[in-house]
Amino acid sequence: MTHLLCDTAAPAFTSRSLCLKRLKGNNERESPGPAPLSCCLCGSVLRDPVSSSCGHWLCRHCLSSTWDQSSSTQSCPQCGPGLSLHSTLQSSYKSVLEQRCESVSEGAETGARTSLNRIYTELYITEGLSEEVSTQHEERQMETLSKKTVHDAPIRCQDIFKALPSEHKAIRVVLTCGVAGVGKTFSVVKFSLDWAQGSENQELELVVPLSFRELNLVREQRYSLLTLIHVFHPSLKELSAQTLAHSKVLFICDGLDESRLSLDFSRELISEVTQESEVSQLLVNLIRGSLLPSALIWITSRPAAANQIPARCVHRFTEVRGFITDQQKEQYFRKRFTDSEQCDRVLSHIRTSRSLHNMSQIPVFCWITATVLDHMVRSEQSGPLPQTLTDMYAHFLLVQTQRKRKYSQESSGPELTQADCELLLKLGRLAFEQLQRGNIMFYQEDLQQVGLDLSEASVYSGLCTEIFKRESVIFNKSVYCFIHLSVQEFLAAIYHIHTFNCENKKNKNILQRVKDLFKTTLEEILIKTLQQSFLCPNGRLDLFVRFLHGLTLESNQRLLGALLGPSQIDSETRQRVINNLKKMNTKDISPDRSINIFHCLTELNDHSLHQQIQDFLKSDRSEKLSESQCSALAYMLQMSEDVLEELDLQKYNTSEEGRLRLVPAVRNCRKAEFSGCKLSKVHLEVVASALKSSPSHLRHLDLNNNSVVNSEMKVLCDGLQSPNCQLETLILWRCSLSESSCSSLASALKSNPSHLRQLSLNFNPNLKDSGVERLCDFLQNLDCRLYSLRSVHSYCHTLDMFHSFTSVMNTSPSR
Ligand SMILES: Nc1ncnc2c1ncn2[C@@H]1O[C@H](COP(=O)(O)OP(=O)(O)OP(=O)(O)O)[C@@H](O)[C@H]1O
Repeated sequence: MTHLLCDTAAPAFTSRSLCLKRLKGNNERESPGPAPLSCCLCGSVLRDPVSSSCGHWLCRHCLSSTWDQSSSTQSCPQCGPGLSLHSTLQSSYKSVLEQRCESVSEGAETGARTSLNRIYTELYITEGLSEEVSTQHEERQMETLSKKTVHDAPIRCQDIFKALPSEHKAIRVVLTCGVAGVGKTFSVVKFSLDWAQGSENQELELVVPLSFRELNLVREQRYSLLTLIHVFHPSLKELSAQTLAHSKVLFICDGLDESRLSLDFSRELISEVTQESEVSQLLVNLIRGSLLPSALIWITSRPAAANQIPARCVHRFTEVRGFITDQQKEQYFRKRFTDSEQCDRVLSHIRTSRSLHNMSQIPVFCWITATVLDHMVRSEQSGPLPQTLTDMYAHFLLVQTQRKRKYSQESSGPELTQADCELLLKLGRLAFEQLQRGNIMFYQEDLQQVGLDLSEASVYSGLCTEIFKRESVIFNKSVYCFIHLSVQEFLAAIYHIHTFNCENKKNKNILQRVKDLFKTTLEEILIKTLQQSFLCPNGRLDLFVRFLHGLTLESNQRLLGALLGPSQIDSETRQRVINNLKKMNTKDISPDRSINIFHCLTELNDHSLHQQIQDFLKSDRSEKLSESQCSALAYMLQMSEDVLEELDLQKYNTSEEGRLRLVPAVRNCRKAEFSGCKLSKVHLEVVASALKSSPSHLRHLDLNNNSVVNSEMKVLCDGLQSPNCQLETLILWRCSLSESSCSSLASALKSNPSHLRQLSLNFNPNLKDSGVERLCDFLQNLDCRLYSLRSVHSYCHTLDMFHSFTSVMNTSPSR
């Protein structure tokens, strides 16, 4: 406990907490924003303005005239001497917070709560954001992240505001990203619990968790920051404005991705904790530091929503990567299984299945796996343990159904009853329809639309549960979601297959819709849906499509037969589906999407491609590869622990299309030779993502003889200007570069000047003087390390340009 927590009134400002700041000058932290026009003391136009940590603006003269020069500590003249957080208030608040955080529901299960400290497993949190988390579907991110060699030093969640030894900056706002179910909420709860129990971060006087899910419900209301805290934390109702203004407070805003608030950073300035405004404005002002400039702010978000916070307001970006190391995964399962032999069996099973091992980086998936495998090993079920994702999720559904029966004390065997099926299909319809619209959060109205009554949903606790449960009267509107996007995708796939299988029996309207959308055989539905998924740029339907394929497997049809309806697929058709997948045309489709074909085959238990590629990699690699083999190879190279020295597409004996399917392997190689491969914008997007990823391995990129005109160049530049980019050699011979693409190139290089050593621009006759001029700008940059710039002099049209170029080349110290 710090000295500020004594019972006696302490001065409002100590020299530590005094935040006396001129409007200009102090660049250590965010400015509290422009000052209001008048001084809060004399009421006249502000002269030589200064602000206090409580947010008041005064003329410097007014401030100094009110201060007692003999005192070493000073208070804000407007607030008067404040009170530090009273120890009784703090300790009662801590015990309320401790109670709230010490036990957690896993997944989103209601009822069964577990001690957080018992199950909490250290997560891998790193500084910075990798490219994957910002652009790809979460399921693919898991795979990419899972193979990353662990270079970046992890940060404990408790140290999220502590600068690293090499950093000399104050960290006021932290933005932590991570895919769904990776442990963001668990991290903030653990942080709060450790603080409340007095074991970590005791220099903070107050930790105030505010989830966006809750804030959504009051987004129409006007509050002051102080009343907002009172509303969400009634045990702090004694907290006064002065105390709040003078305490060291941390606000934790969890789940920005769920926010329905519009965070507008260009609007009004609020500087006082008692000033009323919209909730979104209170947050904006807290984040930009106008309101309570000394408060710390921790925001968590899924990647896609993180850009709502301007980067200039964030002092540290971090990423929760889940359980990256085998040790973390093992630790998680050891905590879950008390019987060490059972645990060994489970761990060795996960290691042997590629899909399960990749997915087990995500804690929520570990929970699903542990739930299923625990149930299976305990009940000594005969038969193999689930191998594929579809298999695992099918068992998960059955386990949860049995649990539901236990809660509702229904008695019946392990099979699905008609009532179970009806409920699950309603959930499936909700999942399917909302997935098509890209929604992951649902309200009562959405549930009613599919005929789901609320008691059903809450009884079905493991699958779809009332996730918003607070006793306060203002929180009477509930929000629902599936415990993980993958569960929504799985139920959506079940519903889709069911609709097809049962088309002759019921629901003619849906049948009609399905018929309109797709042709009538399941085989064709699978092709159509796969093609539809190719068009989603972030792979939103990838996992859904994988599950669709997996559900056609006989073993899964058997498990979920009651739900899926009479199977319309026999082994002959299944073989045709496999063949269709192998010869699927993916022209103009991102090669990342094509890789999903390979995953669909895995879900169908067809490992032939995998085997063929294993053999190919062991051979002299001269064998001709089909296009689907190329996708499989790209995937395997990308996931390999070893970074490939060289990826030369021309060295592979395959078609033009096959070569393009290999492009994703660029994410895991040092030297990429893409000469004359007809790369299009979608392929350059993959190359750019390789340059942006963390860590980025690519050092040499040869794009000779590909058309890199304006829009393609923009995509490439996006990668070149990433702080993660480490490219040393860039070859752009015969790339049809225009003056404007050269400008984009020069400004991208200028914004990130220190990595490139060699740039070859031969045979781009359209560059002309203005292109050269832009390059000169880059060359003059002090951090530019380029020592070889091929052929640029030949593009100078005027003698003047030639002279300026040669003089820049001669004077630059690096050449
Ligand atoms: N550190 C951890 N130790 C043990 N289990 C964990 C940990 N982190 C997460 N889990 C498991 O994963 C589940 C999901 O975690 P959490 O809710 O924190 O994810 P999230 O990143 O906030 O997801 P979302 O973006 O969907 O809100 C938890 O309910 C728990 O079962």
